[in-house]
Amino acid sequence: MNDAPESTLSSTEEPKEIGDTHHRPHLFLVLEAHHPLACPARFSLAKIDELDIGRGSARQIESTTAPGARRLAIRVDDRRMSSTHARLGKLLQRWVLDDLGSKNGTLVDNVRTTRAELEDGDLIELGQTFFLYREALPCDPDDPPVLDRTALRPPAPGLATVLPELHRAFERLVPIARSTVSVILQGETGTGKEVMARAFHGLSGRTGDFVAVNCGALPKDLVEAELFGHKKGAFSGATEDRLGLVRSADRGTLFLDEIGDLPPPAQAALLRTLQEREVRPIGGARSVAVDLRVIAATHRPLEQMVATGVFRADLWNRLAGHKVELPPLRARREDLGLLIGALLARLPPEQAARIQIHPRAARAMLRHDWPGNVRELEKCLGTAVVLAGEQGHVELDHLPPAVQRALEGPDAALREELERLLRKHKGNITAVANEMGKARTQIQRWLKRHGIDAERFRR
Ligand SMILES: Nc1ncnc2c1ncn2[C@@H]1O[C@H](COP(=O)(O)OP(=O)(O)OP(=O)(O)O)[C@@H](O)[C@H]1O
Repeated sequence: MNDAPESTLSSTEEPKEIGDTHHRPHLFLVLEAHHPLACPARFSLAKIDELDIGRGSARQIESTTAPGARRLAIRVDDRRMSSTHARLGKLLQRWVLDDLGSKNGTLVDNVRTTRAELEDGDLIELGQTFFLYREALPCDPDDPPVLDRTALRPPAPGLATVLPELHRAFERLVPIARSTVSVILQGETGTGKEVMARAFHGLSGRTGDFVAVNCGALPKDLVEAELFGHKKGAFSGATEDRLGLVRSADRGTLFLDEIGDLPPPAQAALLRTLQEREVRPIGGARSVAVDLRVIAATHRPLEQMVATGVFRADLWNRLAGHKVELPPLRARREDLGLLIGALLARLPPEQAARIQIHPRAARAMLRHDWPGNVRELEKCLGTAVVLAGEQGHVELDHLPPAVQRALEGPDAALREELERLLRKHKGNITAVANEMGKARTQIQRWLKRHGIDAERFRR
């Protein structure tokens, strides 16, 4: 196996203490649905006692420090938010959210609530503004306690994130991009592997072109001719000399997407090219020198393909100088508003500025799992913006049915399950907890959040 350095950019791993990495509670301002171009923000809850959220004339973050009352106040320009809308406070090591008598109410995970003990991953909705609570987010003591628009500096376009660990992983890619180390990008389809490869090329300072090749889409019997070029008359149909994709990327970057689809003869030829730093076109008498930087990508388990002999181990070792794994979108929900903003910013500025997302549509988008990742989000938004027309108001029914269904989500299922078990056990919470394999206090929290009164099942 290859012992190359590896970056795992996923943020979903179980919390654990590694070196000086710590895990801290955080609140993310993910999306202002009425103003989706507004930048997201991140707040560490580690060194504060209370956090107030309310309406202001513009985004404002204020911290005040008094013994026992280190307080953060967040103002958001959201007309559906009350001026003092909600407060987060600590109760016995847990963060509790209180609605402060707001006009439009507070929703936690799609359930209206006046008080909720927060759970990791809770989606909090105040007015048209969406927050996400993370109980133990991996972070570094040097991370700024508040990350707002001014502090969000991606090392390259497409490498922006509000997640501290992912941000550090993106920053670590800069020296790799500037070196000659080969890179392999792994991640589900649509996670942004090509976007990252382009970012690498942009950072590399290489003067040649960025050439992207989808190895799976090359015509089977022409793979080598397409990659390495050919001389006129080398085979029937070769009516002229062809440079080939490898030489087109000379002094630039060759991005080999779906590298796992490369047939064995082409794998052998590519290995030769990488070892010798030269290409021999099909039918050619001489090899030609190339200055090549290869970035390969795959969404298939390439290591497994190497183990089973489907992919050459020696080529894998050449390609996998530095491995990067891009997390799926469902594992970086905190970045959803940032990505929505980035995708909308591709529209003409006047059109982008008009876009507003109805809270129900935003809620569905924030709860959906996005199996097609950023590509699915991009398509979803693209269609929604067209359906929203001139006015630019994206409604729930402008979204694909799969996204709309996210509103039915696990909460409805949990509620049904709780009610079924309460009926079965005649309102006995301990029995429900035992059957679900959860603590009694957890069941009580769920009942409270869903407004279910166990008493009514006891009669
Ligand atoms: N960080 C990002 N910001 C804006 N758009 C992005 C970002 N990441 C991905 N996208 C968009 O999502 C789409 C899919 O990205 P990309 O093609 O890079 O994914 P991929 O992982 O290479 O997919 P596949 O494995 O299917 O080839 C592209 O249209 C791209 O513009």
